[in-house]
Amino acid sequence: MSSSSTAVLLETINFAAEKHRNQRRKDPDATPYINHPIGVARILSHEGGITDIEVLQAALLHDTVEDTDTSFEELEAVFGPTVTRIVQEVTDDRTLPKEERKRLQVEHAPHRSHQAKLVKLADKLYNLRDLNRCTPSGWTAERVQEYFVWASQVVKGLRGTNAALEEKMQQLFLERGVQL
Ligand SMILES: Nc1nc2c(ncn2[C@@H]2O[C@H](COP(=O)(O)OP(=O)(O)O)[C@@H](OP(=O)(O)OP(=O)(O)O)[C@H]2O)c(=O)[nH]1
Ligand SMILES: [Mn+2]
Repeated sequence: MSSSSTAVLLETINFAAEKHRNQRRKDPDATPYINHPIGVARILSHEGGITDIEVLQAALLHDTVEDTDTSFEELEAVFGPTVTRIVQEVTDDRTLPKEERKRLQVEHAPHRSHQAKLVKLADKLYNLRDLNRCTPSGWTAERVQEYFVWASQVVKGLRGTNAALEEKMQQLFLERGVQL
């Protein structure tokens, strides 16, 4: 890695950490939320072999607009159009009802860019592993299983994006008895 890409990644991690500073995961330990975007970027780099820095940046930033006060204009000014476009592609419209948002993820997944599909895939892989690690506060076993089934429908639309990540995902679905 060149020293400039190191600096760019540190800048991006710092931006995401500041934006998510007051947010916690839903696990009983209330883990800092930033563990999730860092983990998603790490899956792409370490397990998916991804070196495209804009994909890694988008992974670090992928929940900033959906879950914090960050705007796309702000991302564009700091990180430029490509990173912003990838984040936009993986951002749910929070004004829509939850069922509609979930349905749209399944519908849109096959039409996303390759870069956005990579981020989506790693996001789902992280969240499924997190569900195996522990159940979010207030979630029943049925809700966990429903998340696996829904995630499998999204992942179907991401086929052919990254063999290593898809293989790991497939194993998790098999363990849950979910058909991909
Ligand atoms: N497994 C798990 N998920 C947690 C936890 N804490 C927060 N989350 C987040 O919750 C989301 C999944 O929960 P849902 O109830 O399905 O969705 P919602 O937050 O949009 O209402 C994921 O959002 P996302 O990353 O935007 O992905 P997506 O599921 O919306 O695609 C995930 O990152 C946790 O402790 N475990
Ligand atoms: Mn996420």
